[in-house]
Amino acid sequence: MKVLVINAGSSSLKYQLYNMTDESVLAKGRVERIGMDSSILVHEPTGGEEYNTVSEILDHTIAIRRVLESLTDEKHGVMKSVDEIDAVGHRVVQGAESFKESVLVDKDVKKEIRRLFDLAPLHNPAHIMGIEAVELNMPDVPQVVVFDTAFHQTMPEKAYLYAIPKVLYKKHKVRRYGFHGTSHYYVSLAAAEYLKRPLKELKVITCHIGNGGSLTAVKDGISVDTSMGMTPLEGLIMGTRSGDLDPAIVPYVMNKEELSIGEVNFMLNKHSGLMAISGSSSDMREITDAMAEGDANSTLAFEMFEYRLRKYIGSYVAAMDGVDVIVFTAGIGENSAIVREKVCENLTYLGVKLDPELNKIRSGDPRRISTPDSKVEVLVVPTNEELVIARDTYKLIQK
Ligand SMILES: Nc1ncnc2c1ncn2[C@@H]1O[C@H](COP(=O)(O)OP(=O)(O)O)[C@@H](O)[C@H]1O
Ligand SMILES: CC(=O)OP(=O)(O)O
Ligand SMILES: [Mg+2]
Repeated sequence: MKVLVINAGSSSLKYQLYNMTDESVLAKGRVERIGMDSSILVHEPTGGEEYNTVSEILDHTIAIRRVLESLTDEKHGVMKSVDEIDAVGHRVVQGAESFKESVLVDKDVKKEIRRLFDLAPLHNPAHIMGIEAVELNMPDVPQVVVFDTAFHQTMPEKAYLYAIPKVLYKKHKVRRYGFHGTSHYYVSLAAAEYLKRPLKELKVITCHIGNGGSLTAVKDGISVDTSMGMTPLEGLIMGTRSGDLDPAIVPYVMNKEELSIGEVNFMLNKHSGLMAISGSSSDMREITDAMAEGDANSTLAFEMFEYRLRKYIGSYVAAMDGVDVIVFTAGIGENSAIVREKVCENLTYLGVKLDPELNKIRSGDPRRISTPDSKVEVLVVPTNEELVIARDTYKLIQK
């Protein structure tokens, strides 16, 4: 039983092929720069050699075709024919209130994802392109969609409503949805398993910090609050996204700089965050390297990033009246010892004590980085959104 997992972005597409009998990854890869000249496909068969090709990939349909060709390639492939793929699972960022769990794709599901374009203009259109590209290349294969928002559907009204006229919620569904739910779900459960304690008895703060980042307060095993909002722009400072700001800044800047709605959205999503403050990079590796060399702008970007993150941790301690476990995950959370160190350095009032040696260890497994006498367990748990998508897909096609 083989399941192909796809995470389609506007100009990229990441994939993983699973053998569901033992949940092993047979191959993974990504296509970048779709629709631009010299698109790149990186294909990594498990245990084999990474293989890169540069060619013109005009759209997602051709991207999927290239992925299927790589998966069945005589030299680099991992199966004889695409007929061996039993189902395809897609990450979909915005499911709003329409989808509380994963579903099989049909005409109505696609229509609903389309209806939600306005609530995730950067993400949902790309997901539909991915779904339809699979339809064109493999018309008989069942597809499943797994939503970033589903895990957060348990939030209470007081956490998901904004204090604006209620008619905007009734008419336009303006509310907090939250994202990265698949990851927050996976790492909170994995943390409880690692600690050998029931998740239902724990207050957990999960910090998913990658290119995009969000924090979630997980109490009694469910999401009770999360830092991203109606779109993935709210909350933390991210690679190129501003996160929280005074909403009055938006009309003020639009007026002063004569910006359109599209332009101001683009500025806040693509030209803000670490990139804007450092003036040089959105990548935490480059920020910390430049900081080590004394670059003032990168140092400020790092300090602002860490400060916002720490304030959110504090607010979720307040939201849950305590915290038992803090989990770091995703690109920065799993790899940046200095981010974890600086955040925890200022959480001593909670009784957080980090073990500097454990914090430095690099590993692909869940691990504790706090000392035995720390009042809060601090863990690093590598996320695995693709595995959750593969499992949901497998479960739904069995029904
Ligand atoms: N060793 C590292 N040290 C610091 N940051 C890292 C390291 N490795 C990766 N990152 C950060 O992780 C980010 C990507 O995280 P990831 O979770 O893969 O993001 P996304 O899924 O949103 O593309 C990069 O932008 C980079 O800043
Ligand atoms: C929802 C979101 O922000 O996703 P990503 O971190 O993959 O950009
Ligand atoms: Mg991600």
